[in-house]
Amino acid sequence: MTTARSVEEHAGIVARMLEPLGDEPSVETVPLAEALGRVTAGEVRSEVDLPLFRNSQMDGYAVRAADIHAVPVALEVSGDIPAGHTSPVTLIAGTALRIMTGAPVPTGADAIVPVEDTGLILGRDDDLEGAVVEIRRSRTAGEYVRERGSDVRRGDVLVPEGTRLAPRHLAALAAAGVEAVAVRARLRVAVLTTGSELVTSGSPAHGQVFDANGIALAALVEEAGAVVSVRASSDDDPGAFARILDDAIRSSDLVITSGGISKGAYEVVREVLLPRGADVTSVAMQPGGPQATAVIDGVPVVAFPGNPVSTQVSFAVFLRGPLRAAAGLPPLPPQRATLTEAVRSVPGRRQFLRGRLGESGGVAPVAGPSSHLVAAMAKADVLIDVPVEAEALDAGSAVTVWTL
Ligand SMILES: Nc1nc2c(c(=O)[nH]1)N[C@H]1C(S)=C(S)[C@@H](COP(=O)(O)OP(=O)(O)OC[C@H]3O[C@@H](n4cnc5c(N)ncnc54)[C@H](O)[C@@H]3O)O[C@H]1N2
Ligand code: MOO
Repeated sequence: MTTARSVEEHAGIVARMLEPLGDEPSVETVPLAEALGRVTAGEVRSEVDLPLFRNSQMDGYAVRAADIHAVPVALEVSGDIPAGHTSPVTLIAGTALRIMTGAPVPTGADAIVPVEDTGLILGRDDDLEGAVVEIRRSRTAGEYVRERGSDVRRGDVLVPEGTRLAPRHLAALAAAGVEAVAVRARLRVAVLTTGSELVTSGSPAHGQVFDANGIALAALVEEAGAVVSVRASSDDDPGAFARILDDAIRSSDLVITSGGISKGAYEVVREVLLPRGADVTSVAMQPGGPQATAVIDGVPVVAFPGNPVSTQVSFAVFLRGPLRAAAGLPPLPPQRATLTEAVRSVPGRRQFLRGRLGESGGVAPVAGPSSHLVAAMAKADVLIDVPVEAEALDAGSAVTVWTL
C-alpha cells in the first residue's frame, strides 16, 4: 500500500509552484469605481485638507460665542448661508447668520447654535428679511464648527500601501478628490470544471447535477485577490478538456480544475494531465484526498477533487494562502476554539469538518463529514481541523479552526 502524502507536504508543493507568481507584481491604475477589493500598490496621500473648508456641523445660526454668553438673547439675522454657497461671507458682530449643515462658516463666526435652540421672533423661515432670532442656549467658541483639516491634512496618508480597498477607503479617496488609484495587477486564474454529468442551467435530467464548483472556485479566487481569466466546463471527453485547458493556459497565470482525478474510468483531468507530467497523488486528508498538480508551458495547474465540499476545502487548505500572498494580502491565521460536541475521525487522515463558531469560543460540527454535503457546508463558517492521528475528540477539546 502506498502511503498518502501529508497535508503539509502537498501544501508546500503547491506554495512553491505559486511562489514566483507574487514576485515583482505589476501595477495598474484603475478608476475608483473599479477599485473595490483591489490592493493598493503604494500609499495614497491626500492632496487636500479634509474638511476642505471650515463648515457647519448643524443646521442653525452662525454666531460669535461672545455674543451669546447670556441667554436668551435676540440677534438680528443678517443673512443666510445654504450648503454649496461659494462666495465669502463675513458675520457682522452682534448678529447671526442662518447656516445649513456643510455650509462654509462665515469669517468672524466661531460657533453654531442648532436651530432647535433658537426661535424666530421676527420674520419667517422662508423670508428672513428683517428677521430676528432668539438664541436660547449659549455655546462656546468652536462648538459645531468642523475645522478645515480636522479629518486629514494635505500630505497625510489617506490609505497605506497594501490595503485591500473597501467601501470606506473608496469614500475617503473620493472625498479627497482622488479619481484613480494605483493597484497591484491581479493574478489571472482559470477555473475549469469537468464531468459529463454537469449542467449549468435548466432542468437536469436524472443523472445530471448542477455545476456548483465553477461558481464556488471563481468566487474563492476573487475573494483571495485574484481575477478569473477563464471559466469553462467540459464533459469527460479528453479532447474537449484538453482544448479548454490549452486555451486557459494561454491566457492565465494559474489554472484550477475540479473533478476527474480519482480512481475511476472517465477521469478526464488525470488522463490529460498525466502524459504532461502531472503529479497525481493522494493526500492524507478528508475531504480532499485526491489531488494533482502540474506545470504546463510554465503555468501551474492545481487539480482538485470534484465533490463540492472537497473542492472548497482543498482551496482553503492549499490555495487561499498562496493566492493571498501573491495578491499582497495578509494570511488568514487559524484560530483556536473548543468543541461543543464529540467528533469521530479516521486515523491517518486529517479531517476538515465543517463547523459553526458560537459564543465564548465554542465550535459545533455542522452535519456529517461526507464531501457531497454542499448545502450543509453553507451553514458552516469554519473548518474544524482534526489532527491526522486522532480517532475521536471529546466535547471540550481545543481544536484549530480555519475561517471559510
Ligand atoms: N474507487 C475510488 N473511488 C473514489 C475514490 C477513491 O479513492 N477510490 N475517492 C473518492 C473521493 S475521496 C473523492 S473526493 C472523489 C473525487 O473524484 P474526482 O475528483 O474524480 O471527481 P468526480 O468523480 O468527477 O466527481 C466526484 C463527485 O463530485 C460531483 N461533482 C464533480 N464536479 C462537480 C461540480 N462542478 N459541481 C457539483 N458537483 C460536482 C460529481 O458529480 C461526483 O458526485 O472520488 C471518490 N471516488
Ligand atoms: O477526499 Mo474526498 O474529497 O473525501 O470526498
